[in-house]
Amino acid sequence: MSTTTAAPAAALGLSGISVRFGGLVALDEVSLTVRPATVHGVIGPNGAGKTTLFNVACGFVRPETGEIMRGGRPLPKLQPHDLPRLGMARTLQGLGLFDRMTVLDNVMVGAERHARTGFWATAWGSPRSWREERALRERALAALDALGIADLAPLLPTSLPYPVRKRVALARALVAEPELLLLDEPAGGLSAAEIDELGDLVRSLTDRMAVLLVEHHMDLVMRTCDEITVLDFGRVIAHGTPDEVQQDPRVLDAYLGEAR
Ligand SMILES: Nc1ncnc2c1ncn2[C@@H]1O[C@H](COP(=O)(O)OP(=O)(O)OP(=O)(O)O)[C@@H](O)[C@H]1O
Repeated sequence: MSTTTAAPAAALGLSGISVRFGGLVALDEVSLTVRPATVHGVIGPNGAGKTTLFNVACGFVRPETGEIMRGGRPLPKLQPHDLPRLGMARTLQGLGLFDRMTVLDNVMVGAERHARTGFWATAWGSPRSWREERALRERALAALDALGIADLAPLLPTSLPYPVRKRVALARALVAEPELLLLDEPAGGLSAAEIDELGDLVRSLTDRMAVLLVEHHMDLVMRTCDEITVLDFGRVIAHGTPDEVQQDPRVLDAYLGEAR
């Protein structure tokens, strides 16, 4: 009898991804694997292709070639509205909060995946929809509480400073209890202390989800990630642990080249 067991399916697999914008090759045969229960960072100098890669993983950009795999299944027609069904959630640089909805309602939108009652049942006010609404509200409040902002639930996001709005966006992504969280430059606009807190938070998520962290804040990436993929001019130039990547001469060259 064989004693070998299959490796767990990747939380996300990108293989041979190429994206072109007109004549410009934004991604050239890029491959990476986000393993379950890990944080996988994507870094690179300006214009390296990080955001384009993030957009491919979210289904915003359809690659010209290559395959996106989740849980061992190929996703040839991935679109952003598929993410909740696939156990994926994302935060965006632009946050995407609804200005006229309270913080609590914004987060409840993220919990939709767990609601089984459809729109009409909710509109008719069936007892089941009330129960679900109450359960969603509790989940949303718990997500806000976990990020230390439950007291802001009744406020409008526009009344809050940017770093706090970022927390609301993160609560909205986490309330769906995704198996894979995609974070696009979450450190942007945060203070050093807030970035430290964010790093601790992202690390603490790995007991229940995998994280793809696209970020150019080097300290955050180095202290938070299990594995890092480095892009430059749309190509993978290095991949490994933070220590391996930091010592890789190709990575130093790419960043020094940017500074020159
Ligand atoms: N919609 C688009 N149309 C044309 N070119 C684009 C488009 N989006 C990105 N690009 C180009 O593709 C390349 C990769 O851009 P991308 O934004 O993915 O890089 P990045 O690593 O996220 O950069 P940054 O750190 O500056 O945000 C760049 O040369 C950029 O100008």
